[in-house]
Amino acid sequence: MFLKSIELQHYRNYERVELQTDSQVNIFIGPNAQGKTNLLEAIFVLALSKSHRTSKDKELIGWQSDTARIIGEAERKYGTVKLELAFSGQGKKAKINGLEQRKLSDFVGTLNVVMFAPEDLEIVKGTPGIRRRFLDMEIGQVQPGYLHTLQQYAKVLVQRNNYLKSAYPGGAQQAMLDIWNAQLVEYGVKIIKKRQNFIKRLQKWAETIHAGITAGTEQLEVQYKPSFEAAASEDESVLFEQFMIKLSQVKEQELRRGMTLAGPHRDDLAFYINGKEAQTFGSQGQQRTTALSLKLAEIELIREEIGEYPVLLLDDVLSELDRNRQTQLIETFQSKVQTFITTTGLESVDIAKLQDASLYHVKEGSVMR
Ligand SMILES: Nc1ncnc2c1ncn2[C@@H]1O[C@H](COP(=O)(O)OP(=O)(O)OP(=O)(O)O)[C@@H](O)[C@H]1O
Repeated sequence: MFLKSIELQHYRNYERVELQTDSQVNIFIGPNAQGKTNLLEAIFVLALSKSHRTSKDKELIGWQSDTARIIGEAERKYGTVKLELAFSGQGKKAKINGLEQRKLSDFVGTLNVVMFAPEDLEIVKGTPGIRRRFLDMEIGQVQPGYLHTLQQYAKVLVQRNNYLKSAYPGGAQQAMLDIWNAQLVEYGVKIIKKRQNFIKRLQKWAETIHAGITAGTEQLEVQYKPSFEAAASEDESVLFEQFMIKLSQVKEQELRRGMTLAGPHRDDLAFYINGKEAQTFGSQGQQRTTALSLKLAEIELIREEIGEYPVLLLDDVLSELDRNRQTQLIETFQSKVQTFITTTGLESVDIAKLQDASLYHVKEGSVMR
């Protein structure tokens, strides 16, 4: 997949800009706060219809305007597609080849991207909630049905928590608890199963990619840490039983605290480099490389799913990697994945290793190739 051009109208600090992005590697260079990230963000928004930085679409509209527009041409295996996304006070409108899409979900996924930004370091360093969000977003991108199951689980969880709170201190009726448990376990098992499968596939690619970036010096292992001992069995009834047993074990505690203490909403992930946990023992560079390997593994998972490589967006990350890691990264992907990179300077980038690259200077909302 290839993004051939992008046009922005009243998008953040861009009044109007039109770029031909026909190179395999496209580098946006400029000082801080000029609009480099805004450009990558616009490409991300064109793919997913929402920003990675904000949930408020209004922030994407230029301060002097009340409508913003992103237009792009994507080359897919089956032909060229024109994508258009407009934001206004009334919401957003999406068009594919000039035809307005009634459902945004029909638009999302026409262009596929993987973004790696400095804040992704939190996947390794941050709280379990951040890792669950990473997991859910990644699985959701390749299996749309997953997000629906998550929503159903979240709904049951709220209702079950309300019941646990109201039952205290009078004690809960077992019959009522049984009803909530059955629903929680039904959706919970589906989520755990999907997460187990996804992590298995993610592990395979992340390990290979991480070994590549570190020239074989580091072995990365991704481990699923469910909130109870969940068997990696093909048979869902085993998981079902284990979840039920766990709920009966924590019942008194749940009633005391008025909340559900077991289930996928308390899952976590752990990363090991050469057998040592990366969150605790990894250096900043190792943690960053781990997060990067996970994101790059997603590239391969998307390709497995849709038969084409997505576009890669690297926001301000090259300077954070040492030369060797940078070179390995570029050599691994530049021939097969179209990449957009932002940087404040080229000193840290090994230009000699780049093939078919274009440089764009970004200054105060204007771009010069
Ligand atoms: N809705 C908006 N309308 C106009 N300008 C905006 C809007 N939102 C953000 N900006 C401006 O965009 C600029 C930030 O751009 P961006 O985040 O792309 O910077 P950058 O070039 O990536 O910088 P850095 O190297 O620091 O990451 C800021 O000057 C900010 O004031």
